[in-house]
This record gives sequence, C-alpha cells and structure tokens, in this order.
Amino acid sequence: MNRAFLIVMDSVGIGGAPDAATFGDEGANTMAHIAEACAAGQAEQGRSGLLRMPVLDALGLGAALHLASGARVPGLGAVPTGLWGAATEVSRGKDTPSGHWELAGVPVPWDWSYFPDTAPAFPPEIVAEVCCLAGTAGILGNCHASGTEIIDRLGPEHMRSGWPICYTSADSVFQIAAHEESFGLDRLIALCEGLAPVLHARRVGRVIARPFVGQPGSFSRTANRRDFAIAPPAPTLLDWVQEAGRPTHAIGKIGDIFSHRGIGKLHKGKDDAALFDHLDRLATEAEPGSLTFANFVEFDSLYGHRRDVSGYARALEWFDTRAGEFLARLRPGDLALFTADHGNDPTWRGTEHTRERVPVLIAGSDAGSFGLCAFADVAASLATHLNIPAQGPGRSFL
Ligand SMILES: O=P(O)(O)O[C@H]1O[C@H](CO)[C@@H](O)[C@H]1O
Ligand SMILES: [Mn+2]
Ligand SMILES: [Mn+2]
Repeated sequence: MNRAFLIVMDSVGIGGAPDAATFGDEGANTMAHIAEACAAGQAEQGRSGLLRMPVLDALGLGAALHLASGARVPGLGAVPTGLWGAATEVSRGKDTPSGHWELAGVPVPWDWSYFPDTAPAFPPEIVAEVCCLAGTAGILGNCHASGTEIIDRLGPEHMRSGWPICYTSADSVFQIAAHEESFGLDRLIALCEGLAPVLHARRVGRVIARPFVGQPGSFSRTANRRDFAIAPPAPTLLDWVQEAGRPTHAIGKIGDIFSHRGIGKLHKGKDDAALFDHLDRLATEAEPGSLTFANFVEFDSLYGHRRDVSGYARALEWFDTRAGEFLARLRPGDLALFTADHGNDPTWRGTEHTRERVPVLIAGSDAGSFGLCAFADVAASLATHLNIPAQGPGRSFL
C-alpha cells in the first residue's frame, strides 16, 4: 500500500499571493529575497555565496518560485525532475493553524480575533482571568512584542515580581512567557491550558506557553513551548486517514496545530535536526498505507521572525541536504510532498509572517507541473495517492 509524507517547511513562502496587499505584504517573497541576499554577499554568517538547494530545486523549487511570483533568482531554477506547482491560500489568516488546516483540506471559515496593537492590548477581563489562574496580582507586557525582545526587557522584573509576561502579535495568539525555574514550567503549562478555553471561545486561535531559562542579560527560550490551539472546524486529512483505518504519524508541532485530532503517533524533538531524525526513521518504519505529517518550525521561529537572513539561508541549505538523504530512503509507492504554510520574509519590515504563495514539490510521481493550485488540493491529492476518500473543497492534481 502506498505511503505519503507531507512535509511543511514553516514559513518558506515564494511570494505572489494575490491578496498580499491586504496584509501590507505586497512584494514580500521569502525565498526570492533570501536567494538574492545570498547572491549579493549579504548572507555570509556561517555560510557563503549563492544559495545552494540542489535537491528541492531539482524537484521544482525555482520553477515554482517563478510561477508564483514571476521572480527568477540566482542559484535556483533547474529543470524540474519532480511534480511541482505553487499553492494559494484562501483562509483569511496568514498564521500557522490557518495554513496547516487548509493544506489538510479545511480552509478556515471564520475571522480570527486579534488584539489591537495598543498598550494595554488585552481587555481587563482577560487580564483578571490570567491573574486568577496564575495566582498573581498582575501581569507584565500586555502588548504586541517579539518574544525574544520581551523576555530580555521584562525577564528581570518577571523574576522579581513573579508576574507572567503576556504578549501577542499580528497573529491570533495570546502568548505567556515565564521562567522555567522561578515561575515553574508545569505552572506555566497549567496556566495556558486553563486559559485556552476562555480565549478559544473568543476565536483567539492559540494560547502559547513560551518558557525560558537563564539569567538577566542571557535569557534563552527552551524547546518546552506548548501551543493550545482551537480544534479544526471539520475533519482534516489526518482524520480522513484514520477514518479509513490507516496509521498517522505527526512530527513536531503538528499535534498541537491540530489540537491532537487525527494524530496516531506523535514524534517530538528538541530541534529540527531531531525532528529530521524522526522523519528518516519513519521513511524506514512507517506502515504501508500510512500518512506522516511533519512540521519544521525553525525557519520561522529562529530566523523568519528574527529577520536573520544568513540564519534562514543556512537552515535552508541544511534542510536541502537532509531532504536528499531522506528521499534516498523512500520506496516504490511512496510519495513525499514538500510545502509551506505562509511566508516570513526575513528582509521584510517588522517581525511578522508575510502573505505569500507556497511551493508544492513532489517526489515519487511523474515529472511535470500542475501549475497554480489551492492549499486544500494538497490534502485531496494525498488522499488520492493513499486511495482513501477526500472531503472538503480540494481537488486532486494527481
Ligand atoms: O516573537 P515570537 O514569540 O517568536 O512569536 C511568534 O510566534 C508566534 C506563534 O507562532 C507568532 O504569533 C509570532 O509572533
Ligand atoms: Mn507557520
Ligand atoms: Mn511564526
């Protein structure tokens, strides 16, 4: 029985979203701007020169980039040997759950609720709820912020007062940063879990625990992040596969993103390298007829939001090498599909995601292109490959 591997490179957008201007993102292009910076010698930390991604480019990365946005960039643009295209999102958010749910066949039918970019950003009743659950007399932050910047700024006060650091972003999120030792990791997780239903009822997509360690001046976030997300509004590809009696494997954040619906086995790791070890192992061990769904988050969390072009390029080149090793492990009847959930152009203003099209690059099928497609077509196509019924608006390009 055929196996499928759906691999999301978090935030690896290729520009060209027709509604980018609505988000203030017209012209944003994560892949093109990284490749151009590399070619111009502006991404030289820990790497050098032209962006090298021969494996994904052979599957059609450069071709998809050109199709999506019209851009031709140095270092990419080989004649594809894979099946390739570019996908356009219709959900109204450019966040991780919206992107993943839609790739899994379920566009988001509602408008998320966002917090205003004011100080305070949160209504008093939410602040009161946090204080009640945390047992504190107040909160710190209460604003839009970048997560690394706000712990540097408010971490010392947090350690003195014991008050949790609460912040948000252009996404529909309520994030709580707290020190793993002085506040307590279990206490932070319990706080976020308790708060999540209150915020989900208001259509805030996620409550996120952002634990950190260290001392003033040298704080660092840990891998113990937990996302408490609203459940998807309808059965997704993961559910379809399970309903057909097939195994599912989730790697990394996929469990949290789907609120643990449709997840057979969850494989987590401290970083993307550990997650890739799981993917390699599953290339050998995943059962016939199974779906493996992986998210690689570090492009986004370590480099996109931090606007670190060199770091993003390094991560892409590392990923490409690992992708080559992974593809060599696949067997006849396997299909591997590489895609992304949104953009996060590290050359763009601010620190937020960017609305972009995403690449759809497939190994294990005949070479060719299906052109532009919808995010939901990814799920329909993988259902076709697995020979199970699909639901929702997607149409198979296989
Ligand atoms: O700046 P940090 O804390 O990494 O936050 C980022 O992570 C959040 C969730 O993925 C996004 O909403 C973005 O703001
Ligand atoms: Mn994402
Ligand atoms: Mn992000």
